[in-house]
Amino acid sequence: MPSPALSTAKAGPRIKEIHITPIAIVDPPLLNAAGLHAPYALRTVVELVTDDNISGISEIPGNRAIDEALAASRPLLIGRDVFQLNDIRQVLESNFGRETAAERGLTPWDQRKLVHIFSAIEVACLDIIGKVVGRPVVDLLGGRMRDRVPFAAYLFYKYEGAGGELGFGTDPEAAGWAAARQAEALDPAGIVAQAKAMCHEFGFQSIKLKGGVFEPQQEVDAMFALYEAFGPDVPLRVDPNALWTVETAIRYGRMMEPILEYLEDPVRGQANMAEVRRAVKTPLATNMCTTSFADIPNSIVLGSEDIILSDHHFWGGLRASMTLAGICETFGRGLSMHSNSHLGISLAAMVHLGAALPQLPYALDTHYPWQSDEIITAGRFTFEDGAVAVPQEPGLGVELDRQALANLHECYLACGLTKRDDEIEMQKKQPGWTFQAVRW
Ligand SMILES: O=C([O-])C(=O)C[C@H](O)[C@@H](O)C(=O)[O-]
Ligand SMILES: [Mg+2]
Repeated sequence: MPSPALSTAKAGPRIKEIHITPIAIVDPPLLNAAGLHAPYALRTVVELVTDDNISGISEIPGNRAIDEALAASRPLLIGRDVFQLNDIRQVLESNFGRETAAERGLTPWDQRKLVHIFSAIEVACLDIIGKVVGRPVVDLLGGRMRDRVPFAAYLFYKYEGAGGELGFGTDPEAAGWAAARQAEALDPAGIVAQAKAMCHEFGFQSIKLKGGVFEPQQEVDAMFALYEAFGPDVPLRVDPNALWTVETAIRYGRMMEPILEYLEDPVRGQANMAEVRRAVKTPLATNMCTTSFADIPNSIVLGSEDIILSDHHFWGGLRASMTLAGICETFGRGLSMHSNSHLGISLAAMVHLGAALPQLPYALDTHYPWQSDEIITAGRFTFEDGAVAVPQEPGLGVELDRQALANLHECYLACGLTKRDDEIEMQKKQPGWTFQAVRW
């Protein structure tokens, strides 16, 4: 039941049903510091239905333990007014308790439960609120600062193939980006070819390489090859996901000073990041060392990064990300956005947030070009000159494709995965390979 309370002029719609649907989406064999992407990436689609039958949706990274915790919080949420997001947050927080950095884990992605749960519920509630008041989510975040949100080309070293071993895999007839998406890319030439195909298809004007796969010189060579191919007007970033030592990061960071827009998570931990930041002129960005509000005071004291890469799935929702934007502005930090393999519900939420942020100096990360599935009725989002137009319709502006949801849920049941584990996947290619928190 709702906490007794606080009188409101008019009670909003109340949550009547919560549907939690795990899905598996085709994901290519992308390499990263933690190993290799499995043939399917897991996502969970959440739908809230109100007592007056308004539906609101959201999408979060898939993980059975998080889904179970979300299901267990149903009794706390049923009956609550979707407008009372502060109350909902407090109820969830007192149920789960605050989560620590240790619970986040050492992987590039966040393993905490509450941040995901709050994100799932908040975004779906905002979708409903938007429909009730007839305004897009961006207007609930303070209003649009731009009509189009720019994204960056997100390159990966990868093995050949498109993923999806259950039958949706590689298409030998593919051309253009569809072909490049399934091509092997294990050296600088492969990375440049991938970048050209992706930028040609989507019009991206900034480029990020996911590093932490090969020894640093090889990845630095790839960055110089990209610089050579695209010239000085295309901002470049590389992200070794904290696998480098401070010494390595200073050495290679200095080498790349003339060509990088920013260097993302070269080392692990705020103190190490601060040391590198003092020695290298290029701005440092992070989605690994400052990952929660509890990390902010130390970030400011130490000076661990220039740019925080928020992610509404990991920071507890869109409004929390707006709060983070205010903190960043106060303390002179830039703010941009991190991503993971995702579909259009997450992309819509990212676009609304990106449109509402007061400053947007950097093109945002997205994995979207790597995916081929979709669960929204309008089909896949289009990019023009690397940017996505902000949906104008009330709420998120996307509707659930129920048939696609059912198919992708079937795929989840058939693929047997219950959480992301890139190390196990890598061991299938390289027996004995183990994840190391710091490698070079
Ligand atoms: O910027 C990042 O750290 C990421 O995008 C993390 C992701 O998990 C990425 O490494 C991936 O998809 O393999
Ligand atoms: Mg990163």
